[in-house]
Amino acid sequence: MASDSNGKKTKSGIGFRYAWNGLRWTFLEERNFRIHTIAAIIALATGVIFRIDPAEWAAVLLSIGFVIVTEMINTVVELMMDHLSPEQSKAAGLIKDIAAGAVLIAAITAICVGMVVFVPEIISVL
Ligand SMILES: Nc1ncnc2c1ncn2[C@@H]1O[C@H](COP(=O)(O)OP(=O)(O)OP(=O)(O)O)[C@@H](O)[C@H]1O
Repeated sequence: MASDSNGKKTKSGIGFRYAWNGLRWTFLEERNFRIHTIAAIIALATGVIFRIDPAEWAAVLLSIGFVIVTEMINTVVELMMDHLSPEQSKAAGLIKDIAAGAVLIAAITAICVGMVVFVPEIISVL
């Protein structure tokens, strides 16, 4: 936490900088995060092109957030386990596998939402 001129701890405005730093690091270092970000941009662009309705936007935006957040939590789990348990261990491996499983569930959910929202739109223009 930063300090003000009196040496007191200050919080205002700082949290966003730390959060941005975390997002930036994850984007630059994690290939899967970049892939999910590109998929999110494609989904957003497709939503604009097909003028999906507000309920569909809500589903698409929640799916994007769900995938991005689980991917970031998975990254945190990997970093934490590498820091706390750098040696091979059954527990560390299982913890990472479970975190990876959470990302998989989120990604499958997002794919299902994408199919429900976009496939009828695509079929309608064929
Ligand atoms: N310390 C460990 N002990 C035992 N198994 C581990 C350990 N670290 C990683 N593993 C196994 O290797 C898998 C991949 O872990 P790793 O930390 O390399 O993730 P990653 O390949 O970088 O994942 P991502 O592609 O999502 O970034 C884990 O899911 C786990 O099965």
